Amino acid sequence: MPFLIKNGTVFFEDKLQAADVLIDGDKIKAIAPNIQVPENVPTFDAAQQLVAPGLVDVHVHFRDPGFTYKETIATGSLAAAHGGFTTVCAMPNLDPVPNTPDLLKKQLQRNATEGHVHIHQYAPITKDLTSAELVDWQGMKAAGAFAFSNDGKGVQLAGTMYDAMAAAKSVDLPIVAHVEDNSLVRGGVMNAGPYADKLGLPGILAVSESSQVARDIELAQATGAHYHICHISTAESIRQVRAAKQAGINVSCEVSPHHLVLDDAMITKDDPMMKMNPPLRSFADRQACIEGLLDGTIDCVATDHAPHSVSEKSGSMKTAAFGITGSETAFPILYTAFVKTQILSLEQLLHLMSDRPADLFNLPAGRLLVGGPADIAIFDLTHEHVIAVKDFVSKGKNTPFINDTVLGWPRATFVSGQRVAFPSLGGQQ
Ligand SMILES: NC(=O)N[C@@H](CC(=O)O)C(=O)O
Ligand SMILES: [Zn+2]
Ligand SMILES: [Zn+2]
Repeated sequence: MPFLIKNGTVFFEDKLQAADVLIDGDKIKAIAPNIQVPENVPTFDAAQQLVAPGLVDVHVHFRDPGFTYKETIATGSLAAAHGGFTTVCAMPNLDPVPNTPDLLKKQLQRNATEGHVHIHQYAPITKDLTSAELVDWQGMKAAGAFAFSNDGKGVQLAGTMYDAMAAAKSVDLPIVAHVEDNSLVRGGVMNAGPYADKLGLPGILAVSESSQVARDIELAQATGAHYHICHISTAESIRQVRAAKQAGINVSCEVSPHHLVLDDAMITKDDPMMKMNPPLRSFADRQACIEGLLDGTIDCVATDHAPHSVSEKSGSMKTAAFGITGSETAFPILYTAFVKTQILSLEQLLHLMSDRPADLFNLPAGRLLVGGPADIAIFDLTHEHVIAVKDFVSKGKNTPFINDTVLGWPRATFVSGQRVAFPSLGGQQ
């Protein structure tokens, strides 16, 4: 069944252009101005709207199996679609951890049948995310792993990380690292510094991240593995990645939207919605993240969508869970903070959220192509939207962005040519 998206501003062949997009089945049939179709072909009028490639998020948590009260494959992937993401990569901090080829295959099957978007699944690096016992690399690759990550926990021993990188190199897949040296965390709940001191909250040292980045860059150089850093957050980590790239070491990194728009000076009270790992860092760290995006040191944006229940995100930062949701707000928040203010061009932001992350992990996604998959996201660039709890289809409502006014709210998403329902838009669809 054909479907026509008319009158939009289409991001096609690296340019924003006035065009229509004709979908036929699960593919894009044509991208051109003024496409004529028979009257019975359904259309979507995208006047004043951005027609983008379905966005790509290389870092989400779907909590299924194990923690389905926080999120499921179905709710997490629907939230991704509502944020304009059509391809996501799901972390393996699940229960059970998908740490054998059989468990991984089962997870991939469930992702495919229950997911509303394309889901790639990370395999863990070690069997239980904390020990030094490595997984079966070849078996995991054969089962369908696209990369390895212990996200949620840093790999504590250099020897474990060395062996992991050597093994990942041997199967030609990336190691994706949550960088955190536990011996420098010291029970902290927010960034160490004057704002933690003022609130009387225990601080997490910035070197808990950057010291492990330093170690891992050396290990990446020694092994030749592709080493990707999750949610980079400190100026020193970024400085090291910049130098490593200049030295030709195969390192890449992502940054989360919240580390680009928030810093610890904005934590003015003990607020669990401002608690995440890595923590919101200093103003200077945040500026370094923005500079890193602008000069290409940071390769892409990834949300680190981390849903938790209401009770887990209530009370004091001392006891609340680490993490905030991100799928449904990432594009509007970044569009409003960086494109409207002309720090980034719209093209730059789209690259950072579509083809760059896709290319980094060789994912078949991230560009509108004639004959390619009809994975498309449509955003409203002109109407202001006030973010509300009722907007979210994610089970997780844990975000500090409630009540923020944004532009660029998603209006429609197509996955393999199928339009995803947007119940929250009601009659406006
Ligand atoms: N980012 C977070 O604060 N939490 C993540 C784990 C992680 O990404 O490290 C989670 O799984 O909840
Ligand atoms: Zn992490
Ligand atoms: Zn994460």
